[in-house]
Amino acid sequence: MTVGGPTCRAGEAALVAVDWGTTSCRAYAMSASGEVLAEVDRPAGVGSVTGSAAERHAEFERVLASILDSLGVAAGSVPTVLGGMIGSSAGWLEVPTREVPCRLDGGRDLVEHRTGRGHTVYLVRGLHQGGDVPGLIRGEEAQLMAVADERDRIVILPGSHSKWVLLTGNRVESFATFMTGEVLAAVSEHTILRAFAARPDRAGGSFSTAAFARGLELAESSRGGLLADLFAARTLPLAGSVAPAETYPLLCGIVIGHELSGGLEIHRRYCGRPITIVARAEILEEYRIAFAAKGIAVEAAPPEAAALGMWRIARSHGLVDGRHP
Ligand SMILES: O=C(O)C(=O)C[C@@H](O)[C@H](O)CO
Repeated sequence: MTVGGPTCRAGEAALVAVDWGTTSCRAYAMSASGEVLAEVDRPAGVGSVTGSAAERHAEFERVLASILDSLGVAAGSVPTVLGGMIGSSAGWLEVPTREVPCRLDGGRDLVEHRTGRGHTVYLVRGLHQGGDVPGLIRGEEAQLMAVADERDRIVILPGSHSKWVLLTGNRVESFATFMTGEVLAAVSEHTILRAFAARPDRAGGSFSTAAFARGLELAESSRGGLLADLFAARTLPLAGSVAPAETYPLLCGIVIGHELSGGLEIHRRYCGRPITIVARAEILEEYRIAFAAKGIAVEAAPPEAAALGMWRIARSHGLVDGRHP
């Protein structure tokens, strides 16, 4: 796939795929053969939209219209597929989920919805897992569509709610969720730890891998669990043994280290399977370092997995070959 600029040429797009999660909204204009022609990234996750149901629906309509405009696609001119938390009770329309174990074949994965402005959009159905404590996936199922092949493996999808998914070929056997991203954001912005652990500017290259590795070590040798280890992000900078600018990476190491310990424990029977990480470059690098510290090599998923997965789902519904109403 090739990635173009923010806008595509009129008539070029065959599909718009929107990965609309809790914290962000990434939209892709795609060709009939699955190339990304243009993309936009907005901090307009469903978590940032508040108000009554009617107000939120109006806001989702407005954001979608503005995204289509930025992509250079006329509303309603090509099928628009929306995946992620937009299809949850916190989003635009709660669509029913499919139960795991299930195959990732793209069939029966879309729910059609007529917007207030009279356009048809297609919401991707997530997955659920039964049991005493149920599991939910919304958005990651599309990324899984992009990575699944005949190999059995564990797929890790870091994010607000990191998913560890056990795949047998293209069948989802089970999964676990870790609230890594949300916990990291919450403790670094809303607790006493924020004094030192303000999120640094990644683009400025200020992420200390040494401090990250120290956080991983704390998690690895943990005696009191995550709640006890988090307090190190207060005392180590106070004691001067970690610079304030290193506190956020230290915290990342602690939280991701605990995610790895938990995930490897839950999937311990399958730990010989290849592990694939679906993440943007800088997050992928953190997980690579964290796994390397445990002597485990990981593979990277293709970039733009969400777009590719939604394109595959749309194709299996006949939406990219002219059957759009
Ligand atoms: O459907 C819900 O309510 C979820 O919370 C699912 C969520 O964990 C996504 O899979 C990733 O954010």
